[in-house]
Amino acid sequence: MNVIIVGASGYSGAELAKLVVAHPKLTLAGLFVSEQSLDKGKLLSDLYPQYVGVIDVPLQPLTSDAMSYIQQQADYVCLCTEHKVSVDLAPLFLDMGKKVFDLSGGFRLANNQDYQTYYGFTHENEALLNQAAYGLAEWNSDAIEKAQLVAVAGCYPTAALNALKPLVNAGLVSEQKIIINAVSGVSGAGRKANISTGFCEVSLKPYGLFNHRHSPEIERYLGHKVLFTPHLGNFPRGILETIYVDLKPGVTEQQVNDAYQCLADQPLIRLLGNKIPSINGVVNQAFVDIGWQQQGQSLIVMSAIDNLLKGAAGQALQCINISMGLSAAYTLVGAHHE
Ligand SMILES: NC(=O)C1=CN([C@@H]2O[C@H](COP(=O)(O)OP(=O)(O)OC[C@H]3O[C@@H](n4cnc5c(N)ncnc54)[C@H](OP(=O)(O)O)[C@@H]3O)[C@@H](O)[C@H]2O)C=CC1
Ligand SMILES: CC(=O)N[C@@H](CCC(=O)OP(=O)(O)O)C(=O)O
Repeated sequence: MNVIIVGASGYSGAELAKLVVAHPKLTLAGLFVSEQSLDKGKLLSDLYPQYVGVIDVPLQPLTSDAMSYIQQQADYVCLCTEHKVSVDLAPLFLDMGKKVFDLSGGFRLANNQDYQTYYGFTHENEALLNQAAYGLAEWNSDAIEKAQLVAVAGCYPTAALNALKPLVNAGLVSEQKIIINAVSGVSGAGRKANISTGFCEVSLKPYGLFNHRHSPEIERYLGHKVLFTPHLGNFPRGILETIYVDLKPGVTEQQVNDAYQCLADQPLIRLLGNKIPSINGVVNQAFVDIGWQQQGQSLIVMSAIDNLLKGAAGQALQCINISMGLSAAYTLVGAHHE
């Protein structure tokens, strides 16, 4: 299958390019940036020296000629672009009959009202929201396989949903809101220059209180209310979430352990039991590490991912694998992606 990547100079796009190049059943058919990009014409390896000799592929401007090329050559189009850009571009590629994997949040929520509230823009392609499959690979593979448009799950939601869906689905959680405290490294904010996310400016601090766009995304796909607070940390990559769950009265440790067994056969999910996951355990890996400890009705669940792999490019590749009828973890399990 021929894959093209739009937004390829960004952190998630570059990571995805590397995964595609390493995949024996995929061909990297082109890397694209905006028409006015300062990086157009450069090689990906000019921007990321670790790719010299590996991905010496030019970043092409997304002109009308480029669109014709994509129409002729691509099977899969991956959008590693900002939300509104994805909302505008996805229908163009869908109309060409391409299968689209969108890494942005542009197609994850239910309706225009949610986009106005949480994303601050009017969704111009609301009809597509019903057609998009949510790309949470371990939980939605049937829909992902059939869909023309896959809305690859968000980074914080990926860590939260894999940690919480087993418990909520098993009916073990009380009506109380689940509290999610999450810390992300600065690559989560993307490559574009921004003073507040510049590495020397960042200090560990919370943001997006009560109104981060991942709150409705987590609630939608979990079916439970949450109080989600992200924090920006002064490290390059990785997400760690510490999650406080009020269990229903009488729920035992055995019941909690049993609930997690639904994920036991998933190659990219590592159930650590009462051990504590860490960022170091998942950086440059496509795993989700999940640990938990219980005291009475209180359960603390900890979930760690690499935001650029399981939280973005790795999960996009899982969705591509599913679309091709391959094992979702093909080329990802056990591989170190530095
Ligand atoms: N970083 C992360 O951890 C995660 C990111 N995501 C999502 O993935 C998407 C990309 O994120 P990230 O890689 O961090 O972003 P970056 O800011 O690092 O990269 C954005 C890319 O989009 C390109 N671009 C911008 N405007 C256009 C346009 N109009 N047409 C084509 N290309 C364009 C940029 O190049 P140029 O401006 O030079 O054209 C650049 O290549 C976002 O929606 C983000 O929310 C999802 C999960 C995790
Ligand atoms: C640290 C940081 O800024 N993180 C980003 C989330 C990462 C991301 O790009 O979000 P999606 O997964 O929804 O695409 C944020 O809070 O906006």
